[in-house]
Amino acid sequence: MTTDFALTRSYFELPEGVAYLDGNSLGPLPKAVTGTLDTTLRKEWGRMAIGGWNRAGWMEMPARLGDRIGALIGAAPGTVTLGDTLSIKVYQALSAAIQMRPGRRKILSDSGNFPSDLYMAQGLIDALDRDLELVVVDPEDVRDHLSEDVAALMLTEVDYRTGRRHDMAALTEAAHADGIVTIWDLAHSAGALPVDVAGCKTEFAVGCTYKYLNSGPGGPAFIYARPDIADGIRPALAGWLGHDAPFAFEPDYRPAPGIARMRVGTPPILQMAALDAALDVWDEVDMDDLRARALELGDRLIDGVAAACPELVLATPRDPAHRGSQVSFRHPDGYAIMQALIARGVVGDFRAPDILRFGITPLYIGEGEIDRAVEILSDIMARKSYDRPEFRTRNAVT
Ligand SMILES: Cc1ncc(COP(=O)(O)O)c(C=O)c1O
Ligand SMILES: Nc1c(O)cccc1C(=O)C[C@H](N)C(=O)O
Repeated sequence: MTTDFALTRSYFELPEGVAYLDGNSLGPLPKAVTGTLDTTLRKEWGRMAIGGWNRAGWMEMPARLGDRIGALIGAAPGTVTLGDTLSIKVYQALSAAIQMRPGRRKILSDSGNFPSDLYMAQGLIDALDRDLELVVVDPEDVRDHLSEDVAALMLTEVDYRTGRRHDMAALTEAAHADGIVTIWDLAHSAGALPVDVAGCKTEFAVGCTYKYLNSGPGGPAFIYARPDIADGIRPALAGWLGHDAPFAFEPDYRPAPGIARMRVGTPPILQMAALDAALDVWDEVDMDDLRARALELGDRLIDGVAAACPELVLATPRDPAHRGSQVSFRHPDGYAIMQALIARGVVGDFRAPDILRFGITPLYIGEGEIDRAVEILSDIMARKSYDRPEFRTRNAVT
């Protein structure tokens, strides 16, 4: 299949007059979502009310959509489920992983991981009566810290700030050689680049759907467990919908077979309906085409900024093999520069302390957006027009 990116772009409702380079934080609205939500609201919730759980297939949505996401990350049908937020899914995977290695004392992660993942590990350790320590090392040093002391290696494949990409297959293999259980956070990978969770044999993978998969703010997270270990997992969050027979209302917990035990409570049906519609675009996308196009557009941004704004320092690896689908630059006035850009219709975002981030999402952006970003950025830098009090006032959500 050859992907028609002009066609995929026509499927999105993009903010008027804006170059939207923030799909790595929140994907834009796929046009199909509006109609699907209208159907879910009026025809399902409105007409069926409680009957929707049976008649509209609401209860099966986590498994059905899990299979659709599985197809995008190299996971077999029946190995992915959906629900909750990514932070919760990290907690579940990590707790299951350390239970698999009872004698080991360390959880290994890196300083490029998203803070919530590290906080979840800290919270889990505090909650357990077990001698466990979270060890956070520089991303380049992860491999050197693998040892038989480590129970779990928990990493995010693509660094949310710099866009640096770990070699997921090689690190997983190296970790397994020491008997370490691996957990990969694919928040910045799923829908951004080819992923092969089954091929790399990781025990767990988790991710969110509101970035490159465009499910909308608060869309459900996903979790994958390797099928040969799934039936041995003792869920830390033993919710009723992860029970083998939820409607038997038994007093004691018995986990459902396989990945279904990682469900917790009631699925967010409206968000899942939005995700269902958002996923349709992938039927027409070849992930290798997407990756090639994203790298091409990323190079265009990197080269354009290098030529026009040399004071912005590239934070993303130049080598395509070592980067995800975003391009980041450093500047001490990064926050103000990003606000000035946004004011002129180029939407990226800022991550403390000094990172300007731009998401490269070929489903709906092309050369036009990249060139516009470079042109406006170079004008802002040349005139120092970011140096105004209104651009230095911090928003609550940045
Ligand atoms: C890599 C990564 N992990 C975890 C999270 C937290 O996700 P959530 O807010 O859905 O719990 C995010 C984004 O917020 C993220 O980028
Ligand atoms: N989940 C977010 C939210 O609820 C509000 C604002 C931003 C986000 C994000 O997704 C942040 C994102 N994980 C990041 O890479 O920085």
